[in-house]
Amino acid sequence: MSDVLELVDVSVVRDGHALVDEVSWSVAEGERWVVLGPNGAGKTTLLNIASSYLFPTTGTVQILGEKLGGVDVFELRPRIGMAGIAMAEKMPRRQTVLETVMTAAYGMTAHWREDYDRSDEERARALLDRLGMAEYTDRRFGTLSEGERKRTLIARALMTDPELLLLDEPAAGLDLGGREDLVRRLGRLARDPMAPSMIMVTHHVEEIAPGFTHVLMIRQGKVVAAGPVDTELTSRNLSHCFGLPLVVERNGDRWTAHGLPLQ
Ligand SMILES: Nc1ncnc2c1ncn2[C@@H]1O[C@H](COP(=O)(O)OP(=O)(O)OP(=O)(O)O)[C@@H](O)[C@H]1O
Repeated sequence: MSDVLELVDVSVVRDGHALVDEVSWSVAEGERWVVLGPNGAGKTTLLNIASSYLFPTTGTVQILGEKLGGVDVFELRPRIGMAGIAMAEKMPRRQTVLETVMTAAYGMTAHWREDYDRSDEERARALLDRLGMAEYTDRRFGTLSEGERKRTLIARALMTDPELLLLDEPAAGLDLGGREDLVRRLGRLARDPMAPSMIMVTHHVEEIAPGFTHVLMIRQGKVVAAGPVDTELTSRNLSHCFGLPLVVERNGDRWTAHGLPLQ
């Protein structure tokens, strides 16, 4: 299996402070990774490196077989799909859901003068359908609920048929029903052998969809644990990662975690 992402001794230093501290991590083709860690741990910073938008202070990064620094990032970026809050903020609110997804095919956020192919429209509609958004294609992006917006952005991230899909807290802000709906859809995507390699950042083990294979836990920019979910997602590692005693339990193909009561 070839590496989709390879970080070797990567640090990102700002104002003398390491946001990411000597991280080595590799993601092989077909793997689905969850990145877990408390607020400020460096998760988004890692995703920004994986998406080629952030160049590390030290260390080497290979994305989809290309070395960061030696590759034209504008050729690399269409091969990476990204959905998260940062992307949501860039989307024009008055644009329709269909346009929001289709503009990804041209590496743009807003519809301008490009003529869309019929095949682009068909693909955008099929992806929206897969994410449960078929009824919303003509709605303006700005009028969508949080859950609808998140599902639209995942469809958008898949529009270029990326080899790597990066999801930054896709379930943040969703109610219980919205979260469960999204987890089911992500589970279907994670188990699809044709789907891209995936990396999903989250704060909650409840948001890990069945089909996710690996976990990276980080705390204060450093790797606490990395490897298969089955062996690494333990109470010990999670407690270390979040800095308090936690118990993680597996229930079928889902996970829950809770803190121990105060003495
Ligand atoms: N440009 C910057 N300059 C200085 N500090 C920064 C910069 N960008 C991020 N940070 C800090 O780096 C740390 C890691 O940020 P990051 O957004 O990667 O964390 P995170 O794990 O994604 O957090 P959260 O779960 O809260 O989203 C935070 O303490 C943040 O304040």
